[in-house]
Amino acid sequence: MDVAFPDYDYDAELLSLSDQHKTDLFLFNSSHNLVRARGVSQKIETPLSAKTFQHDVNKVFDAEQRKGIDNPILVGAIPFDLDQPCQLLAPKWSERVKPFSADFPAFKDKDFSHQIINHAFKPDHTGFVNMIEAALLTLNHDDLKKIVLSKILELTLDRSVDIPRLLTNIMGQNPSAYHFSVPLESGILIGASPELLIRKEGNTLYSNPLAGSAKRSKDLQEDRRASHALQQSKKDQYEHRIVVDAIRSALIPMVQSMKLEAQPSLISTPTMWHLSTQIEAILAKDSELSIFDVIKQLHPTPAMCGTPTGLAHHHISALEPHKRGFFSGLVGWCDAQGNGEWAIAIRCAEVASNKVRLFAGAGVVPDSCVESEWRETSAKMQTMINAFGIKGFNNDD
Ligand SMILES: C=C(O[C@@H]1C=C(C(=O)O)C=C[C@H]1O)C(=O)O
Repeated sequence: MDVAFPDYDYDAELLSLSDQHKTDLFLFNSSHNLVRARGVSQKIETPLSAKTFQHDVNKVFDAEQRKGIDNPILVGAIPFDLDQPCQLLAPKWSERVKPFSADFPAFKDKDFSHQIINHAFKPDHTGFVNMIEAALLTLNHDDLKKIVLSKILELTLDRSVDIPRLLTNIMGQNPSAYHFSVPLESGILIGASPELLIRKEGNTLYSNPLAGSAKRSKDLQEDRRASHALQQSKKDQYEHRIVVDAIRSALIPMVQSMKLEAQPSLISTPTMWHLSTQIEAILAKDSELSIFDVIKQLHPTPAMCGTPTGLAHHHISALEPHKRGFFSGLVGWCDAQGNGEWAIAIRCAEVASNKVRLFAGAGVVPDSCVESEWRETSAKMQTMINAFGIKGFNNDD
């Protein structure tokens, strides 16, 4: 699909994004695929860890094919905790087309703004400090090498959020992200993730883990200094290496070949610098593995959970006062032919009318500093604060 963008700031209508107000519209846009879907033909709520999961998926695909759909798709979200129910569905209507790749700045909606009526961090600053200090103690006395801990920012806004306008802003402000808007039972999960867990095209797998972060600065020199310091930081390189090693070890038994950069590169979002590694692998010949089999081996990576996974998961449940739900889980789609794309649900919000929840986590290793983790998680929330057009909110407080 080729979309020509006239020179005006906001026209969701043009892109049918305005349909987003029909709260059942699903959208996932990457530089490879734009998938939109609407309506529920069949649902899958089985947890990914359940033995029957793949059987349930096959049953849904078979039923869709019997209705005459050649290559049906599933869209939705997979939670952080694989033992929790998924929210996946075979839609009544869907399309998969070339992504929106034109001049994203044309999407920017400068008049879109919100005021905060109430805000609360969960945990608050004191609770966060205690949580990270407890994690640091555990890191020194346990086999735990890395743990990712998060906070939630709950906002009450001055009015109900117009989802299509929010989505156009998300796309305009974060042109190279994975954009998503996923209707869930608790609200709409919407955001601009920089991180790809897995894209599967036939037998080829792509992954792009990130770990190691620095806040960007409006001052050019300071911004360069921050990126340089990130690249030189032993602590961040260590955090990153843990993630890449875990993904490589998980992929090795499944693939016949793998390409991965020897050193992480730097990538930037409008608000953050990250260390990034591109990974490409070919599944073993005659592999019968589905994309969900691969996800089960990878998710949650040490970028979202920590390492070793089980131990980190256990400590997250004990230390975090909130349930993550779909935050730091996955959003995406897959088809019956085995293709699909799943991004990690970060830099996102859950929106229900004027109630908004933002999420951000950070990797903690023995060299971590408590206040830096607070600032890093606040900086990560800035992606969505900007998308809502919220001005003058110092979320470091
Ligand atoms: C958990 C988040 O980000 C993850 C953690 C990172 C880190 O600890 O450096 C970097 C990118 C993401 O993998 C988030 O944005 O909420």
